[in-house]
Amino acid sequence: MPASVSLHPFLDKGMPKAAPGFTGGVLVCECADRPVRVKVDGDVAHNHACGCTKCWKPAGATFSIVAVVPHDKITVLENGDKLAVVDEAALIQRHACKGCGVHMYGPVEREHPFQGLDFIHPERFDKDGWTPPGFAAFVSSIIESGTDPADMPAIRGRLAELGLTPSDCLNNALMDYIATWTAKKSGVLKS
Ligand SMILES: N[C@@H](CCC(=O)N[C@@H](CSCO)C(=O)NCC(=O)O)C(=O)O
Ligand SMILES: [Zn+2]
Ligand SMILES: [Zn+2]
Repeated sequence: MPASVSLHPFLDKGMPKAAPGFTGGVLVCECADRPVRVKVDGDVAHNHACGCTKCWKPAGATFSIVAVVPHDKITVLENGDKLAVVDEAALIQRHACKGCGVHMYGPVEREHPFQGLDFIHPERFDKDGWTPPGFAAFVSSIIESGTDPADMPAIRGRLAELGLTPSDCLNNALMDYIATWTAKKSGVLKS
C-alpha cells in the first residue's frame, strides 16, 4: 500500500479493543461548541470498514468505520437542532451535524431488509469497548473518491492482512440475508 494512503486512523494505528459486556455509550460529533450527543444502548453489530462515497470518514481517511444498531436503541440527547439529513432520497437517512459534518445516525425507514436499523460510526463513542470491524465492504468504491486503481491490490492486501476480508459489496452473511429477505418477499422461498 503506498505510504500516502491512509485507510483510517484506527486501521493504520490499531483498533481499540472490544470490552466484553460493552453496554453502549454516547456518540459525540466533532464540534467544540454545542456538540451533538446521541446515546446508543448496547453494542454495535455488523461493524465494517466501508469504502463507499456516502459514509462519513474522518479527515484523510479512505474508509469509514460503520456498524448497525436497532433504531429503538438511539436517543438524541443534546443539540439535535444541528442535525440535517444528508440525502433524503438515500436508503440510509444519514443525520449529519451541520457544524462539523459528522454523521451521527442513519435510520433505514423504507421497506428493506435493513428497515429498523440505524447506521452509526462507533469511533464517535465517548468510550472504547465496542466490537471492532470484521470485514471491509464496498472496497472498489474508494476509486470513486479518487484512489488510484493501481493501488487497489495493495489496499485489498492490507485489509486482508488486518483480517478485514475485502468485498466490493457487503459480506457474504449480509448479502445472503438481503437475498433471503427478497426471495421470501417474492415467494420464491417459503418462510
Ligand atoms: N459505489 C457507491 C456505493 C454506495 C453504497 O451502495 N453504499 C452502501 C454501503 S453503506 C454502509 O455499508 C449502501 O448500502 N448505501 C445505501 C445508502 O447510502 O443509502 C458509492 O460509493 O457511492
Ligand atoms: Zn458537530
Ligand atoms: Zn458506506
